[in-house]
Amino acid sequence: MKKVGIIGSTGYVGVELVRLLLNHPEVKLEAISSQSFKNQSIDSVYMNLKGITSLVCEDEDSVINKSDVIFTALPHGLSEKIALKTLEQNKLVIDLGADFRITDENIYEEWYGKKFDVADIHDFATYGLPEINKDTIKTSKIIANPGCYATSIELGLLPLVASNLISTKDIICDSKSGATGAGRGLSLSTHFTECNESLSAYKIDGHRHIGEIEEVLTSQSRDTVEICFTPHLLPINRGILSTIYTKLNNNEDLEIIHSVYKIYYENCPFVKVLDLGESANIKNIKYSNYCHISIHKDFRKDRLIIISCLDNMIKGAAGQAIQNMNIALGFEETAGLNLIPPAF
Ligand SMILES: NC(=O)C1=CN([C@@H]2O[C@H](COP(=O)(O)OP(=O)(O)OC[C@H]3O[C@@H](n4cnc5c(N)ncnc54)[C@H](OP(=O)(O)O)[C@@H]3O)[C@@H](O)[C@H]2O)C=CC1
Ligand SMILES: CC(=O)N[C@@H](CCC(=O)OP(=O)(O)O)C(=O)O
Repeated sequence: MKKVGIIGSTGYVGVELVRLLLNHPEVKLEAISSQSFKNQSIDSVYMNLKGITSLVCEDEDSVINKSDVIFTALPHGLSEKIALKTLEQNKLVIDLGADFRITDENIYEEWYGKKFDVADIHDFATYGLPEINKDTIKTSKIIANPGCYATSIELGLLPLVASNLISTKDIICDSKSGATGAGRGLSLSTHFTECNESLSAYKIDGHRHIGEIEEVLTSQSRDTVEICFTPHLLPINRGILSTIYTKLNNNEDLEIIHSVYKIYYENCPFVKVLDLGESANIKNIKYSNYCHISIHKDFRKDRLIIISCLDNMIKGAAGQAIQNMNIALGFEETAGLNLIPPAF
């Protein structure tokens, strides 16, 4: 049985990885790390784990040494140094942060304000969106797990850009995320009284996921893709709903577009294209690794409207990371991820 470890296990993504990996049939969760809670057991930090695991938080090097596969769930900018060590030991690292997602250093600098810290290891990294990169995920030693908003928007648009059906510079992405998207750290914007009973837009003049989304979609398209993206904070714990407005080049019928989506995703176990007339919503994907996509048309115009929904903690983070691990290690793609969303 492969041994896996988590660096940054006490954050929201880290503890979701703990929960899912403890249930995985093919791997053993061997070691976890934390700086703030070093030498403390994870069930004293997260009481939902009482009686289930009492793994103790160690330092990062112990996790690397004890594990075959290392998940990093850290704030931005801390994973390159870890990947340097895992590469030296010929081990697989799956990074949940954004350190390796963008491959073009100029685009990275535009959105993160700096060059890569350890540039020469970026050639070993693969963007871990299984729906487009399954073959390279199988052979890579560094897997860059996509961003949560990025996953919902990319899955919503991929069939269209790959088939040259839309105007690639006229795309509006309006996304709403639950508060776990902001992580466990305290902040005024996710303070209960600030976000409860409200809905607010943020980073309206440019969110860092734009660079990631445009680079990935452009790589799958004949033309350069440019998006306008506005994220919003929803007063719920988990889930992302992206409403995407696009313009069809030739005003094709909705049935044709729908069949393009069905064919594109026919071998993708976690992407569900809803029937025409149905509308994707957060309730139906929560606690699962599914992404639901529904396709609509403004009946008076040639606007195509796509709704893409996923759980930011699962398909947007921990679940997708495990899906990537499954592919890289040759397990069933769905192993440990057969999570049926509750009906309510
Ligand atoms: N939340 C989400 O929906 C998603 C998040 N992500 C990405 O996943 C990563 C983790 O996010 P999330 O779990 O939300 O964040 P949290 O703030 O909840 O957790 C951050 C984790 O990093 C650790 N940490 C913080 N500072 C340091 C440091 N200087 N050195 C070592 N460890 C540190 C913390 O551990 P401790 O204090 O115990 O040391 C904690 O375990 C981020 O890169 C984020 O962008 C990706 C997709 C979705
Ligand atoms: C609500 C909220 O704050 N969401 C986060 C989502 C991004 C995130 O958490 O990280 P990834 O880039 O790794 O997906 C944000 O907008 O920064």
